[in-house]
Formats: sequence, C-alpha cells, structure tokens
Amino acid sequence: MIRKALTIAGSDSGGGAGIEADLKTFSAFGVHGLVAITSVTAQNTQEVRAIYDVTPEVVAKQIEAVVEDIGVDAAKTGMLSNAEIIKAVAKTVKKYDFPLVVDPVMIAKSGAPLLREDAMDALIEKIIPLAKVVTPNRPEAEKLSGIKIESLEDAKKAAKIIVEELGAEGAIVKGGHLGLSEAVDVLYFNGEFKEYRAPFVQGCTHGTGCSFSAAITANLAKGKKLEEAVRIAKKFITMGIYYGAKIGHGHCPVNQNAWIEIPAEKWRVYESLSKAVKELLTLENLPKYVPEVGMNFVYALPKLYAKDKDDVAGVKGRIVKFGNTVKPVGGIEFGASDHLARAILTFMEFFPEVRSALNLKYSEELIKKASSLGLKVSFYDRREEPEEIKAKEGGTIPWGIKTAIERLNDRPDVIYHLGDRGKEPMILIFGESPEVTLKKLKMLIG
Ligand SMILES: Cc1ncc(COP(=O)(O)OP(=O)(O)O)c(N)n1
Ligand SMILES: Cc1nc(C(=O)O)sc1CCOP(=O)(O)O
Repeated sequence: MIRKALTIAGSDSGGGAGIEADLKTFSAFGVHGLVAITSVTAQNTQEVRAIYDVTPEVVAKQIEAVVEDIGVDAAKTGMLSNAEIIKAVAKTVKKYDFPLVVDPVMIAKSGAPLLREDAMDALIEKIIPLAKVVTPNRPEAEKLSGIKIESLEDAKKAAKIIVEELGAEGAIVKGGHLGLSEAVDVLYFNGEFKEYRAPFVQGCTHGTGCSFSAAITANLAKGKKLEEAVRIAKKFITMGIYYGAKIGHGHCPVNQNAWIEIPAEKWRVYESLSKAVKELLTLENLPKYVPEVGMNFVYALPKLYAKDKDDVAGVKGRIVKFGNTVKPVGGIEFGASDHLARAILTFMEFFPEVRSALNLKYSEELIKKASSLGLKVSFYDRREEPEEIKAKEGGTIPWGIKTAIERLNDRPDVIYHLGDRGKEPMILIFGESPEVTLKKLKMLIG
C-alpha cells in the first residue's frame, strides 16, 4: 500500500529546504509526497532574494484537493509566512484527522525572516494546538516558550511549555544549536521526556529542520509510533548532514538521498567486488604474485560517500598463499582493508572515478611490462618521506600516492614503491571498478 504524506510549506528555488527538501525526504522513505505551496521564495544557499505568498484560498484549496481525492496519512507544515495563511491552514486541516507535524519555521539559515513578526501569535494560537508534534530548534523554541535555552534542562522546560501551555501533543526541541559535543534532541510526549543523541557531525545543514520534520511525517504516514519516527528521523538527518554535497557558495544542503543511496551502493560494491575476487582466485599463476604480507582487492563507495576506510570494501584478512594455491582468509567486508583503503581514498581525491585497487608482489620485470603495455606507471620512494609525515600514523601511503600522482602529472594505472626497512616493496593497480582493475592485472600477469 502506498502511504501519502502532505507538506504545507514554501518552495526553495535552491532545492535545499522547504517543499523540495520535504518531497525528497518523503521519497527516501518510499512515501508518496503531496504539496500545498504557501509561498514561493527566490532562494539559494546564500540568501533569500524574494518571497511571494500564495493566497490563503489557494493554499486551502491545495490541501482540500489532495485530501479529498488521494488521501493523506500524515502532514507537516513548514514556512507559513503570514497570519492569513496560518488561519486558512488551521481551518482546513481541522476538518481532517491526519497527524500533523509542525516545523515552526521562522528564520532561514541565511538570516532571512520566513514568518512575519505579526504572525507569531497566529502560529501559537491556531497551529500549535493542532500538532501531533512541534519540532523547533533552539531559537524557535525560545520564541514559542518564552524562556531562554542554554542547557538540556532548559530545552526540556521549553518542550514541556509547548505541550502543556500551548496545547501541542508533543514537542521535540532540537539540540543542534546547544553547543554540546553531541546533538541531543529532547522529546516531551505523553508526559515523559526522551532524549535522542547523535554525534555532532560537520557537513551540510541547509534544510535540516525541513528534512527532519518531513522524515518524522513520512514515518508517521507509514504507521510508526512518534518515538520511533523521531528515532529514524534523527538517524536520517545525521546521515544527510554528514554526506551533504558541497554545492553553492553558502550553506550547502542536506543530502536526503544518502539514506537510500548508501545501502544501494554498498550492495553494488559488494556484488561487483565479490565477483571480481572470485575470478581473481581462478587465475592459475596468481600465487607467484601474492606478496609475503598478502594481497587485498578493494572497491570504494562513490566519492560523495567514501569518507573513511569503512566506506571501502576489501577481503577480510587479505588473500594469502596457501601451499601452491591462494586463499581469501575471510569474506568481503567494508572496513576490511587499511593500506589499500588509504591508497584508494587518496587516489579518489585526484580522480574520483577510480574506486578500485589491488596490490601484488613487486618485480622489476612487471613494471617494465606494464610500461610496454601502455599502462601509466608512477612510483614513490619511502626514503623521501618527510619526517613530519613519517611521524603521523597512517600518513605514508596517502603521501606516497599523492607524490606518485603529482610526479606523473596524469592518472596512473600502476603505482609502485621499493619498500623500506621492514616494509616489502609493492605494486598497486588501480581501476574504475574491480572489473577494470582485474583486466589490467590479467594483462600484466597473463
Ligand atoms: C521555503 C523555505 N522553507 C523553510 C526554510 C527553512 O528551512 P530549514 O530546514 O530550517 O533550513 P535552514 O534555512 O535553516 O537552512 C527555508 N530556508 N526556506
Ligand atoms: C601490507 C600492505 N602494504 C601495502 C603497501 O602498498 O605498502 S599494500 C598491503 C597489503 C594490503 O593491506 P590492507 O589489507 O590493509 O589493504
């Protein structure tokens, strides 16, 4: 059954907040999105240049049109802009019985007011009492509750005021602005407090309020209980901020797609690498090219999602010599590689399309063959590594890969190093996918 969620909000031409963020969020949860546009904003990541309010009648008609034909399982409000729109929205949604999430949008991240000063009373009197949950950030919660919020305890007091004095069923005061090491949100619902904690991640924050409240709405539309909907929304927004795409010159927008793209990409990476490793293990002459330390074969998530070694899949425990044959010690796992993961993540800073690598035993003969086959070869010399990098744990490989790429001033297929004390010399082959990397290996050792 298709669930339907309605957003009653303003449009952000930059696609970062408002209706656009809400629809992307609904989609990420597999919910059909419906809209009632309250206001058109000419907006980008830096500023709001113009606001054009839709008439209250047309706002109401949009709500009625979708509810009466398609049906609404849950709805949310965002930018309501003025008192007349607020009154029309309140009067219309009162006729129906879907749960309403109220994001009390007041000011855009860029500083522009999105709610007229004289509309605050209407918001408090007409909309808040209809809310299943209100989702203010700290400044919004201060305006609604009338208290200053400087601690978690203050946030709790504000949430309680919004419920007990203003008449909402629940209130969640978001802690993103509280200056704590963790982002702690406080929900007051059914007479109880519940805290939601997540690491305070750096990333893209335009549209966080909209996307968070839309994620709660989507999950309510799917029949989840409020506490569970908030738990999922918290995970969703943390991921969206962390994996935000750095577009525009101001506050870059939350990436709602991360929620669905990462699991899908992980599956693609896993499948493709598993297939290539299987084929690698069938290569007859492979054992003589496996280094003493073992061989690994890695494939990273696409650049936007490849932040650290946990975003790179490899063979757990590596591929090792076993008598006259080779064996993978474990299966394909994310986070299973350390050296090659660092190598590929550095490589991707220069050439994001190259996401796969494997290592093999160094021989001069192989390097000559690689060049004669037309593969682009570069190298780094561990003895030239600057002392300050040497002193940094895990710094050698990133330095080496960067040095090799800069030396070639082109995209290498092969990078080698001649080792150092206690460090085996090594050849690394790079490719856009495990299939391409394997093809290069087969050319080389075939
Ligand atoms: C049209 C529109 N609606 C709402 C907002 C505010 O969105 P929010 O999610 O709070 O994000 P920031 O503006 O704080 O980044 C908006 N900007 N535009
Ligand atoms: C041990 C080692 N050193 C390499 C180098 O390039 O110097 S490649 C390598 C083997 C692969 O290691 P992992 O499983 O941590 O990716």
